[in-house]
Formats: sequence, C-alpha cells, structure tokens
Amino acid sequence: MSRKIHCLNPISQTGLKLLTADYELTDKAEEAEGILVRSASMHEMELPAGLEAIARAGAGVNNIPLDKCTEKGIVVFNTPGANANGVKELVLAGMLMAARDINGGIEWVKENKEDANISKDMEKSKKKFAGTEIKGKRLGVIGLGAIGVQVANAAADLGMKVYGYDPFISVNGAWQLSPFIEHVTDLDDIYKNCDYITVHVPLLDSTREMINKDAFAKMKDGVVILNYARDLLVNDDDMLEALESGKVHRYMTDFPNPKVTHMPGVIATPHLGASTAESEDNCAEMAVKELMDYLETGSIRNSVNYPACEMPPCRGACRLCIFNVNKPNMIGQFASVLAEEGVNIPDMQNKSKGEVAYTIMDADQEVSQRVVDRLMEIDGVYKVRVMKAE
Ligand SMILES: NC(=O)C1=CN([C@@H]2O[C@H](COP(=O)(O)OP(=O)(O)OC[C@H]3O[C@@H](n4cnc5c(N)ncnc54)[C@H](O)[C@@H]3O)[C@@H](O)[C@H]2O)C=CC1
Ligand SMILES: O=C(O)CCC(=O)C(=O)O
Repeated sequence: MSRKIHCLNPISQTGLKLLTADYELTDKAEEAEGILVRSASMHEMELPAGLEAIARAGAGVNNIPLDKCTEKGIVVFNTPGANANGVKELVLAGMLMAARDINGGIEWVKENKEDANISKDMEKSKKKFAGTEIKGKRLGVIGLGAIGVQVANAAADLGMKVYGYDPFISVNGAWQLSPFIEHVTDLDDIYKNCDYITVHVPLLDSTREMINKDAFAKMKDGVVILNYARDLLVNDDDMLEALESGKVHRYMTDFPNPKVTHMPGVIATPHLGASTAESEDNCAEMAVKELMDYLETGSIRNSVNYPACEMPPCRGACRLCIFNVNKPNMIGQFASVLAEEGVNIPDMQNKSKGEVAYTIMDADQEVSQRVVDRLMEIDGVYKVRVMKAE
C-alpha cells in the first residue's frame, strides 16, 4: 500500500520527483501520512488521524501548531539554510533600494515616458532620487543563523561595517561568520551605532515585537529597518510613529499588512524572500528527503519538535518508535514491558530534546497490539509507531 502525501502549498517538482513508487500524492488531507507545506497556516486545520510527519519546505515554522504536533507524536521538519541565499539576495536589494530612491526614480521615468526631452529633463529631476552609498555604513544583523550570517558576510564584502548579535549562535554559524563581523553581546550596541538594522530571527514569544518604541528610542535618527523575517517581529504602531517622526528613514519589509501598506517610507515585497527557483528546489528536495527517511526508517533529521535520531536499517522483525515526555525511567519501563512480553531488543537508540524524547527499538519478533497498548499506558508516552521490517 502506498504512502499518501498531501501538499498544502505548491511544492517544486524537483522535490516531488524524489518520491518513489511507494508514494502517492493525494488531494485529501485527511488521508495523508505526510504533509508538505510552505507558508500555509495549519493552526486551524484538523490534523489527520494517520498523520506521521509534516515537512516545512522552508525555515519558519510559526504556521504550524508545534505543541499539538508534539503531543500527537507528529514529527515536524524544516529545511535549515535551504533558502538562505534567496533571502540574502533580497535583503541586499532592500538595502540598495533604501539607500537611494530607486523606486521613485523608476516611477518618474514611467510618468515621463511621453516626454520627448526626457534625456535632458531627467538631469534636472534626478536629484530628488539621490541618496548615499552603503559602503562604509554600519549594518546591524540581529540573528546570525543561516540567513543572518550570509547577509553579514555579503555586506562586509560590500564594504559595510557589520555588527552581529545572536546570543544563541550555533557552532556552525560561528564558523561561517567572517572575521570582519563585530560580534556584539548587547543589542543596544546595534541600536546605538547602526545606519541599517536587519532582523533574521524566528518569530517566538521572546522575539515578538522586539522592534518597538523602546528599541527605536535607542536608534540613530534616519535608521533603515529591514524585516525579511516575519511581520510580528515589529510593532506596527510604533513603526508608524518612527516613520512619521523621521527616526526611521525607510522600512523595508517582505511582510506587508493593511497597516504597513499605508505607512510612509515603506517599501514592501509580497513575501518573496524564498521565491527563487533555486530556493524552492533546495527546500523541496530537503523536505521530501527528510519526510521519506522518517516514514521509511523512523530516523529524524532537522526536526524542530523532536530530537535528531539516526538508526541503521532494522535489525529485527519490526521497529518501535516511541514518542514521550523526557523524564527518568522511561526506557526502563519500555524495556520491562518488552521483556515481560518475551520480546528481545537487538538494537535501540534514544535521544532527547528539551521536554521530549524519542526512542527507536528494534524488536526480534512482530509485536502484538497488546504490547503497543501497554507501552501507551506508560505515563508520558505520546505515541507508539510500529514499522514492519522491509
Ligand atoms: N522572507 C522569507 O521568505 C523568509 C523568511 N525567513 C524567516 O527568517 C527567519 C530566520 O531564518 P534562518 O536564518 O534560516 O533561521 P535560523 O534558525 O538558521 O537562524 C535564526 C537565528 O536567530 C537566532 N535567534 C533566536 N532568537 C534570537 C534573539 N532573541 N536575538 C538574536 N538572535 C536570535 C538563533 O540563535 C538563530 O541563529 C526564519 O525563522 C523565518 O521567519 C526564512 C526564510 C525565508
Ligand atoms: O516558503 C515560502 O514561500 C516562504 C519561506 C519562508 O518564509 C521561510 O522559509 O520561513
């Protein structure tokens, strides 16, 4: 029987082509074992009873109800870094468009397209659209993950003086960061010093509306804010005030909403950061591979709600994948149940991540529903998935 995959957004064929003959795309979400999604919101969606995993072809997972998925033992994947270059290039375009009034200039040419003297007239009009160069200006990058590091390095290559802030920077991120970036540990150093500030953090409770009136109060007059991460990182009312007072010269954003579109000094794009052929292909390929690997082997790579856990092919008659709360004596209880039922475990792997843990156990014989029920009865177990050895 083939595994059913439902796409909540159009997913690049480059990724979908990787699905083998064991898979089938379905229009019916309710029968899906796996879901592929980009930005569609899943918060109001009823999660299918047989859903094992969701793969987000992208970075941000604020469109997915993570807690609900965790409690149901549904593994949520994303595709770290797969669209970072696409976003970096749009951020660079944003900085350049904020530095001079390129948009205004283009509009002027359109408005004057019938002017037979345009070649002369433009020389008188162009001063309205003049600006500055980004070389030598100070850029603050908040969040030095896949995108932030690339933005910081590219801006340094263009001659900007770059400050980077990320209290949770990964070892990998730190390795990739150019030595020319000044790594600051106090966000105020970015607010006080920078001409351009770009935000590349996930939308979390801790980052929601972090760009607000308190932050603006510390910033230089005429600062440019770039938000190619998520709308709710910025307090819109405070942004309007900052734009009207001249504190913020331009607000460059990939997240227009009815308030933002009416603000002066805004240049908005319609969530285009990852909309390049390359990013779409990269994300789709990574998402499909993660999904297939998990559905076929139980191995988890790049999950945002469960730990990474890689297992070689099944060494028994079946494989048990157990999702549970991370607390003492869980493995002891699993092993006791299996021992009492006369099931031997030739191989196993257990990993934890914060509040949750994941255990893969190969069993030397097929297990009965009673074994599964007994495991499910253990306090703290969310789900037991049984996979037959191929
Ligand atoms: N416009 C678009 O189309 C796209 C937007 N995005 C957005 O950009 C965000 C970042 O993407 P990636 O760089 O790929 O993610 P990432 O996970 O590689 O990097 C995020 C970084 O933010 C850091 N961070 C978290 N909280 C922070 C805080 N309070 N202060 C400073 N740093 C903090 C983390 O330590 C991490 O290094 C995504 O979560 C998503 O919302 C991502 C891709 C495309
Ligand atoms: O998939 C998209 O179109 C948007 C990408 C994005 O926002 C993300 O990866 O977080």
